[in-house]
Amino acid sequence: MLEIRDLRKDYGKICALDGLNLTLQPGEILGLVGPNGAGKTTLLKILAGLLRSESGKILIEGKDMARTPSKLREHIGYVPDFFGVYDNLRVEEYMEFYCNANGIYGLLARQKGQELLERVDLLEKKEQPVDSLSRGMKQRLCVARALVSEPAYLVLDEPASGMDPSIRAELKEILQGLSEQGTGVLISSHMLTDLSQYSTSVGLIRKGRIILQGSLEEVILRMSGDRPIVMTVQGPLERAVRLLKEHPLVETLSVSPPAIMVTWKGTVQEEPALLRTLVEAGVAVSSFGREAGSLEDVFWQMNGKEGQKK
Ligand SMILES: Nc1ncnc2c1ncn2[C@@H]1O[C@H](COP(=O)(O)OP(=O)(O)OP(=O)(O)O)[C@@H](O)[C@H]1O
Repeated sequence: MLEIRDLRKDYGKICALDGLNLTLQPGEILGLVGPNGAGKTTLLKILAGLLRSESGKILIEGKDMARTPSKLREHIGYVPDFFGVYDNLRVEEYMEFYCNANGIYGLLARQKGQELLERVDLLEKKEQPVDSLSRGMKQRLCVARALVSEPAYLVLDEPASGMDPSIRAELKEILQGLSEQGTGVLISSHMLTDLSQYSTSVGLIRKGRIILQGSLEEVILRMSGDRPIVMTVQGPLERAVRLLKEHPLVETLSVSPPAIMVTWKGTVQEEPALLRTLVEAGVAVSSFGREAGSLEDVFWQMNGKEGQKK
């Protein structure tokens, strides 16, 4: 397990990470979601051994590696948001270069490079100059490069931004394949619909702290606490509307037959009592529940008044 405890990073007077805590299990795909400036890139760069934190622990299988970036790099592969320019290298040379940088040379480097290219479906491009690859292919090459050290964990910074849907679907497949092989994946992305499709869990980051981490369903449920309750009622709505208006925990009410929507002052645990009140009064309720939320809703909810839904 990768466990981050109380991680802090300052850039001069700017506090980028403010005691951040996070865990990543083998095989988990954890989507990191937060507004601009929340600290995502800073966190990922620290995990990649490219930046040093002020304080805090990065435990990998129980051993703290926060102060040894070279150790972090052995265990954590990094796919940055920016792909450099490599004018003169062919794809297989590029992989060999990274193998060499990881202490793998000669025939072994060639074999390793080809094996990884195959894994990201790029073997047939091995003779091509890196710069002739499409953006999606470059990204896959970047993933292959990050896997040279066979890291137990992979962190990716905004890998899908600017990519077309077919390339994003390829990324999803690659990440799911890695997850099946036990690699823990931490991915920062603003592509929330994509993230919802392949993340096994979500971490919400705001002002340098993880404010909530859990399964997608848990996070949506927790953040959707004040989403309206929507119910549909068979037959005349008058009695239901009257009962709801009289209920002390119902805040507002709107009607769009056969649906009634209420905002609720009570807790989630108190909701069944509302349903019981209606049913016991003879109202034929055919559905009752919170309006379904999405990761995008969670994002706007998290940003509160700082963000305005368009
Ligand atoms: N090199 C730097 N020097 C000074 N401040 C920095 C530096 N890099 C980041 N910051 C600041 O640290 C905070 C966190 O930035 P970071 O880039 O980690 O956020 P982010 O969540 O990745 O944002 P985005 O979604 O826009 O990429 C921000 O306030 C940012 O302005």
